[in-house]
Amino acid sequence: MKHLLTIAGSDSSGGAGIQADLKTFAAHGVFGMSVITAVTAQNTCGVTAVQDIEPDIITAQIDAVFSDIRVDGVKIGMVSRTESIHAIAEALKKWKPPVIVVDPVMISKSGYPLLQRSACDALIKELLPLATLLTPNLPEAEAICGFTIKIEQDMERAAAHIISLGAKAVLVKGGHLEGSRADDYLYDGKEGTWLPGTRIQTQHTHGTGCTLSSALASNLAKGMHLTEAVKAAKDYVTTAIRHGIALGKGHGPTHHFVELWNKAGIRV
Ligand SMILES: Nc1ncnc2c1ncn2[C@@H]1O[C@H](COP(=O)(O)OP(=O)(O)O)[C@@H](O)[C@H]1O
Ligand SMILES: Cc1ncc(COP(=O)(O)O)c(N)n1
Repeated sequence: MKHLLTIAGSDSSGGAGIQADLKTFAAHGVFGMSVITAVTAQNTCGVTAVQDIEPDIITAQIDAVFSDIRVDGVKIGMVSRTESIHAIAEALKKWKPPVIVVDPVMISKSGYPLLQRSACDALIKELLPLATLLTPNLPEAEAICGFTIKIEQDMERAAAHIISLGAKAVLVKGGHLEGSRADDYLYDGKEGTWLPGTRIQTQHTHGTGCTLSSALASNLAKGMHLTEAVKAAKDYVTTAIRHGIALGKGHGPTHHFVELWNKAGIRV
């Protein structure tokens, strides 16, 4: 069995962050572990408070896991402060996991900033170059690249720019595109692949990015080729969105339960 680690923030409502990651890991038949970078008070309507975990406690959590257990892949989600980013980058340079998927979480769907403005540079300089795969949505890719991204050509240009900053591969996600498409663009510095997606009309998209990046880390840790891993993860998140749960009064979460396991190729 593969062992996957998420380094991310906790979402009290269970739809995004650490909780979405662990559910996605379970649905992929891998053993999930967690390093918590921040505790958010959050529900389907929004985020009301954030408490960052001290960097030395983040380092201690990472060291506790790696010093004892083989880690086949890491997914990094919300890390809001420069000091936390630095602690994670140093620890991962020391432990060198074979797969690192970085989801550069910046703003929640409900509009709350999950990355401090001043920490964006640290994310670009310290975490991006460690990424086997970086998974920005359109606003995140715009913040990283410094130009507006509206159409397919902009997404391709953004992917090339992100590779030039040091990520080994990038998946620019089209969830925020206007219109009926939710196409994503994968680029590894040599080959570009479009992953077509039809937009599902739903407000229950809380945790889509977390779900996708955890599915990707699981698939890559299992040894799937990059393109196959991305196709399977896109398939998984699409199904999870299609079965999104009308929980709470706002944006409900993606769905990770039994009927999805077959989709993910898991036999239980
Ligand atoms: N309404 C939707 N219908 C179908 N696919 C979607 C929808 N919203 C997002 N996606 C897909 O979900 C994945 C996560 O994308 P996105 O929502 O942009 O990430 P984030 O949560 O980081 O904002 C991508 O593969 C994207 O294309
Ligand atoms: C702890 C945490 N991590 C990530 C997200 C992003 O998820 P979304 O973009 O669906 O709000 C979130 N809302 N909370």
